[in-house]
Amino acid sequence: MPIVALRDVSKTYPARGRNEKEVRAIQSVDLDIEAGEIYGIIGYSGAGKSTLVRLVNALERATSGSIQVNGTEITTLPERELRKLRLGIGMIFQQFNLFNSKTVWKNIEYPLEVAGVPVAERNARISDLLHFVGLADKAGNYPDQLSGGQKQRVGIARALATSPSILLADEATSALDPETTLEVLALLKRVNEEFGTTIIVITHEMDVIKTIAHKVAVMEQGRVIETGTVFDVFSDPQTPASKRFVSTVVRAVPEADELAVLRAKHPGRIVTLSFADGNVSQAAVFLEFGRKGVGFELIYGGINDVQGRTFGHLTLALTGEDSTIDAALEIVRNSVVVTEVK
Ligand SMILES: Nc1ncnc2c1ncn2[C@@H]1O[C@H](COP(=O)(O)OP(=O)(O)OP(=O)(O)O)[C@@H](O)[C@H]1O
Repeated sequence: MPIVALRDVSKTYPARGRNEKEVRAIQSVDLDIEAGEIYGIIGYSGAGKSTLVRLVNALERATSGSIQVNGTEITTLPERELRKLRLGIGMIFQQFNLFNSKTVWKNIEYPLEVAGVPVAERNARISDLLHFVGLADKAGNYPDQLSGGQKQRVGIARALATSPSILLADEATSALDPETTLEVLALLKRVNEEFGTTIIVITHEMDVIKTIAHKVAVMEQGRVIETGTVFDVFSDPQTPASKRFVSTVVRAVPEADELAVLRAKHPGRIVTLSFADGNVSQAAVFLEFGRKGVGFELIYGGINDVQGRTFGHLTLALTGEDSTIDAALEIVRNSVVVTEVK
């Protein structure tokens, strides 16, 4: 059973003023997130990502549809029960949302205090968490004395204090530089692996999805337009929006304008070879061209590694007799997908 299941969920915000329209922030969304997954939700600004996570921890009420968290239907729960539910869901934010007037220790202690955890147990837990996030020496510091990456580590420790089964990360690395982003993502991966925490990662950056997510949902204008494993969506995106996101991290097939430039520069026939899942050796393909005496030049593309599995698209300019090229392509077609660009 999924740990989070949305069925036909919609959320409409009422019009803010007389001349404004209501906002249909989420429209008929179905989504299943399994326990133990790192699930990425990607979309441009305004796609509805934040609203979606706020529905999952019931900070917003759905306008219609069903939302089950840990097997409980939360759309009909009274506020008192929702408070209990939220203890089982941790959250981290882009701007960290730490208490600046409290030390690192006190920040992490806060949710434990609210949950009524006895002092001795609290102290042990905070100490463990500080070690886990690598900030044991910063317990007495204030947030202002920390770097962005360290602040987010405190945010993660605080979110984990009550041992939630779900961690929501809303643009948690968007304020960090690339190196610090990788460190924080590595920490989230450890949280997932060591505690089995289900992590829902909201982002507009495909790199974040590529680095840690197992599965991804692509959102556009309040709808989930594509879901799948990260490998499947990266290697074969189905919708224009997914293709645009994927193209930010994967050099794939040249667009029409790029093709015109390539054509002007390179004589010969232009073909794109698509490799999937590392089951084909590029060397074998090139050897075949060599054997047949077909000239080839690599003019676009690359091979990508997504979480240890490879795929890619290589665009080549081929020169030689048409019949020789056709014969070589016939053999190559047995192992890779060949698309001739007309
Ligand atoms: N409290 C609110 N009242 C009215 N409209 C809202 C409210 N919160 C969000 N919206 C609107 O709902 C839509 C979805 O917003 P949401 O913040 O969920 O998108 P997002 O994908 O998270 O974008 P961003 O990354 O910019 O936050 C937007 O059009 C936004 O203006």
